Amino acid sequence: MTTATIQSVSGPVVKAERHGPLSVGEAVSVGPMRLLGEVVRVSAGHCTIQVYEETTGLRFGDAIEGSGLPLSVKLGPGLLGNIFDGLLRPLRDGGDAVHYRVKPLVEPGATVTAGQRIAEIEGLAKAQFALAPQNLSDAELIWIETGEVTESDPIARVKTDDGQEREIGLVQHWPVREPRPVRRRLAPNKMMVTGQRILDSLFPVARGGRAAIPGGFGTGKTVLQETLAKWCDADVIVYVGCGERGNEMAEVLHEFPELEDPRTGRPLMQRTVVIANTSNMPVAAREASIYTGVTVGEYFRDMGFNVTLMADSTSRWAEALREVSGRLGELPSESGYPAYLSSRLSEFYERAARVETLSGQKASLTLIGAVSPPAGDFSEPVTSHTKRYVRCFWGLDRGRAQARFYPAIHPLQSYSEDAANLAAWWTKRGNPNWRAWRERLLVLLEEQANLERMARIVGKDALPPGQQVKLLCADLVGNAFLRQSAFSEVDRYCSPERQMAMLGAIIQFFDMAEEAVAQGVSPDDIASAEFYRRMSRMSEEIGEGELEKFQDLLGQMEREMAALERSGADAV
Ligand SMILES: Nc1ncnc2c1ncn2[C@@H]1O[C@H](COP(=O)(O)OP(=O)(O)OP(=O)(O)O)[C@@H](O)[C@H]1O
Repeated sequence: MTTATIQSVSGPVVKAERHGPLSVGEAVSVGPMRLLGEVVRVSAGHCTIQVYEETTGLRFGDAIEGSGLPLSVKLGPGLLGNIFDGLLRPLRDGGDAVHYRVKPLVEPGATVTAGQRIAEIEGLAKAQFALAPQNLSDAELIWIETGEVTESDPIARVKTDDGQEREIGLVQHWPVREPRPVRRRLAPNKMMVTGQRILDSLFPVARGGRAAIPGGFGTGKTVLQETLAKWCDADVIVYVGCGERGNEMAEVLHEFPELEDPRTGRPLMQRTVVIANTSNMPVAAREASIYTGVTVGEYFRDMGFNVTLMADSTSRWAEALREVSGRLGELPSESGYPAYLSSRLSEFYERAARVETLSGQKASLTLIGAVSPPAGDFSEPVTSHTKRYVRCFWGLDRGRAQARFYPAIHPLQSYSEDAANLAAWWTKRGNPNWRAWRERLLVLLEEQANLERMARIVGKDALPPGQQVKLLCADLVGNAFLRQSAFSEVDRYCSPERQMAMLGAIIQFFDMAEEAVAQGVSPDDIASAEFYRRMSRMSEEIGEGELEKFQDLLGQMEREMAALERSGADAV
């Protein structure tokens, strides 16, 4: 039934005369091509719609039909391993209908409730679960499939309280802008291990946490996100590419399917869903894509998985928001972005959480958004508003990137509010000193900035030995610990145990070096000792599975330091 007729079209924005009821947020089909749109404004006799597909060819007077439902996406077992557009329509031909093998987890006669895992879907690269619909209250299971089904077949039938029978399928439709319900939120006190030392040891993110990676052009956002996708200990990765340029997105689409999951040796795509939007795809679909991504993330979280979503980049998403807002004739706010930029960012980041699912599992959705501020200026609106909603801020620094110091995360421009909750996690993992060691490193790095400034003015040799040794310690932290190449066979992943051993060695070095300098040893002599050279290279020379070599290194340090102290004393 025609609910409205087109009066004007401007890019993705369609204004129409309304003949029937339409509500804001309702999905509509527009014109003879039945393009997908969403109502964004309703007034007496009129409505405004943003269209998610190319609007070329729409004409004055074309019909618009309301659906009565909010903009939703189809969630099902075919998501993992595939590539979709911003509205979750497959970008690759799915081929013939896939058959899934279903193994029931409940028996006829049992009571089934909303969100419950009722069957395991077997035969996929990664086992998944069929969930009871979210709007089902206690119902009796009458029948459940035990063989093979396609996405369109029912897998179970239930009898609800009012005696009605209802079929449950493999597929669910869910409105993208609405968070999926959970039983309760849990404290974010488990760390998401990334294998990147500067993150796990200095600026850790909790499972269910929110992090931003702001960085100017070429500072390493994409490499860092790819490294995280490969190495973080998530069960499922959702990658939302709001591509800057078509060819960059094409690279991602080409590269991602070829990446290997280093733990299993299988293609990384088997645990990944890619949602892609290039700048030449309709701008409104880009705006919707991050909500689509979060909805997919929540769907896998509800199955009981730990999910990590990466959005690259939220700046391009904000530009889409700005473009659509401009066409809607809204009053622009900072830098032309609409006044609701901030609330939209919060709607996105607020959906990160560690939860107990309706089915009773502990699961999480962690959100990591890259931001590409123009000219690397972190005070621009997208970065500054993002900062209000994330708990971890991993600021990439152009100077570090130019010096090829990777990852180019600047320790003085970054922070983690999750760190306070994660000391207990590190203690359980065998490092009760983590909090104290971390603080010591951060204080040292802060001091380093001041001392370097002073050294530039008066010359390094004019600094007192106590300050020179601090600079030596800070250099060691930079070269041996913070620097970590994503392309090094030995060092691209650093387990928490190896991080702990390295940090322990560094802290021991601090203590011994300070003591030695107090005894009259010159910092230059420490810097030229053989053990110091070995320490500076320990990240490359001591790999995973060789942790006993740290003992050997510490032994050498003790011997050489003692010798330096003795020769210092002899000289006196
Ligand atoms: N962790 C890393 N280890 C080693 N090299 C790195 C690392 N991060 C970045 N690089 C180097 O820096 C280059 C640029 O990185 P990348 O493409 O990720 O930057 P970007 O910020 O995504 O750029 P753009 O703004 O164009 O999207 C890479 O090709 C790589 O050579």
